Amino acid sequence: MKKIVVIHTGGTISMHVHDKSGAVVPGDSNPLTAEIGKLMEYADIREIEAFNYPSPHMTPKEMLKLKQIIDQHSSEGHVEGFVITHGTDTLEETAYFLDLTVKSKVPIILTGAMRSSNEIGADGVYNLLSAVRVAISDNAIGKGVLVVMNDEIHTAQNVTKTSTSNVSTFQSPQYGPIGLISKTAIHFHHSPNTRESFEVTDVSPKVALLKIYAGMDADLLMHVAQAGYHGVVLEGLGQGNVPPAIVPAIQQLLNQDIPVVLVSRCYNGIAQPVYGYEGGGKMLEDMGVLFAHGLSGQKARIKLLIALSDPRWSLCLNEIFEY
Ligand SMILES: NC(=O)C[C@H](N)C(=O)O
Repeated sequence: MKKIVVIHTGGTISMHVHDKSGAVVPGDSNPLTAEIGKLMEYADIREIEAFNYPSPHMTPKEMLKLKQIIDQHSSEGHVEGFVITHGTDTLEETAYFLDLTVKSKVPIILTGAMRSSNEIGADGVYNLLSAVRVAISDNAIGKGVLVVMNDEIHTAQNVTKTSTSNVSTFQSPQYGPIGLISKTAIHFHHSPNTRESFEVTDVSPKVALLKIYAGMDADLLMHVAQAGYHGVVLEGLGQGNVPPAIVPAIQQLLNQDIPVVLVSRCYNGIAQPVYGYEGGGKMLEDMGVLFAHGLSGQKARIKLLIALSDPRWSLCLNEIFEY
């Protein structure tokens, strides 16, 4: 039987309590722990309660702590896979952080729930079971960090939360899941073709993420330039364009050696330097703006934060974002 470590971090999957107003809140005990016995027929499971946070409370510090827990267990003993239970709101950021920083090839699977355990149709234990089944699958080895929810397997790089409440919230726009879970088997139909790896010990760089909109002026970005940020990610328009009014503020950031990374606010397609008009992608590229091909804003932010944490990476941002 394979040895799997299940690391709990909190989120709706670990919630079962409504307060007096009916709002869902974290409780003192984790309802998943009472159910873990049901999973023992699939794997030899060891549980770790790392945190009990709703995922909007997660920060890169907790993400780094999770990486360290995984590294420690990988080096100490015979662990053949990890399952991380996590709130869904920021699950994709933690998944991508771990994908970029954990070297081990063993399956690392994140899962969550959209309904707390006291609700009819609660999806937590089912998703946890699915995640354990994927973690023990030999075919999951070497595929990077995966997200398992609602009978689908997604890569950390492409997955995103698409619905506020639907149990099929996790999707990989444009790419789709890389595998499916049926009653009897785990079916992979694609493999990620590349994997990047960064060593990280410091998550202190301040990286801002701003969405660009029609009629935006330079004020916000000028404030960012003065507020001690080390990097900025912009979710640009369409192919990767911005209103002309913010171009001087972008120039100001670049003059201060604050890297500016551009993604598109479209959730399909890849930002590219196509247009040569004022604020167009070509002009931005010529100014020194980097294009994060195909990443969402929140993923590009995680990558820039990691890249800025060490001169080995921060001195070659061009290559890192051309990847
Ligand atoms: N479904 C969930 O887990 C949402 C919750 N707000 C969280 O991310 O912690």
